[in-house]
Amino acid sequence: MIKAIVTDIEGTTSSLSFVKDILFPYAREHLAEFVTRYCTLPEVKAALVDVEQIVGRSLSLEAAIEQLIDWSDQDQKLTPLKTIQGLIWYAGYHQGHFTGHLYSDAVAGLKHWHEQGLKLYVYSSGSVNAQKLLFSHTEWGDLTPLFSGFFDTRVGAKRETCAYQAIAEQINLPAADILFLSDIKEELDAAKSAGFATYWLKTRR
Ligand SMILES: CSCCC(=O)C(=O)COP(=O)(O)O
Ligand SMILES: [Mg+2]
Repeated sequence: MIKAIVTDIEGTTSSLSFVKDILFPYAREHLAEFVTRYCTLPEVKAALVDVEQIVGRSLSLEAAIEQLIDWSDQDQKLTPLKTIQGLIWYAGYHQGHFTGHLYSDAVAGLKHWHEQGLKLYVYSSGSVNAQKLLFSHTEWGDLTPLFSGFFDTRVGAKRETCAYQAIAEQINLPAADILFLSDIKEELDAAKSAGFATYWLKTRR
């Protein structure tokens, strides 16, 4: 019996266009200035070390910024990029430049399942901070209390079975008791290989 639901964000609870046409361009526009200004902040510093680890060599600040912008243009789901995007979106949400988009039927579904006693979790390539920002700045108010936990790429990539095994372990439920919702077939296949029940959401813009 399903006891927990893990949901993707982009294309599942929220529109592709909100992420691709609002969030990503906002982060890209502010990336160089943000990283230059905050490069000594521990979280930014650690992300820059991760960039160097991924490319396998040390980089000047300018080269690291260029690399991050390049990854952003390619929509690479890499943890340091996702961390920095999340930090930049903080200002966007708090200054009222945008609110987190959610489909109204997704909100209704999440509230209904929560009332039924199902545990709800998010698993997105967006950083945990970014996920919390999105769900706490919605036209329905702060929806983060609906969720029992949040997972990002630090648990593994979304197309890899081991990520779902790690999530099941952390949720502390057998994989068969967990339903994963996504718009991406490869993510659902990876979750299914880990023993999850899956449901494919039709993509809506
Ligand atoms: C947390 S909102 C931004 C989502 C994001 O950065 C992204 O790459 C979308 O990934 P998802 O796994 O939600 O499809
Ligand atoms: Mg998705």
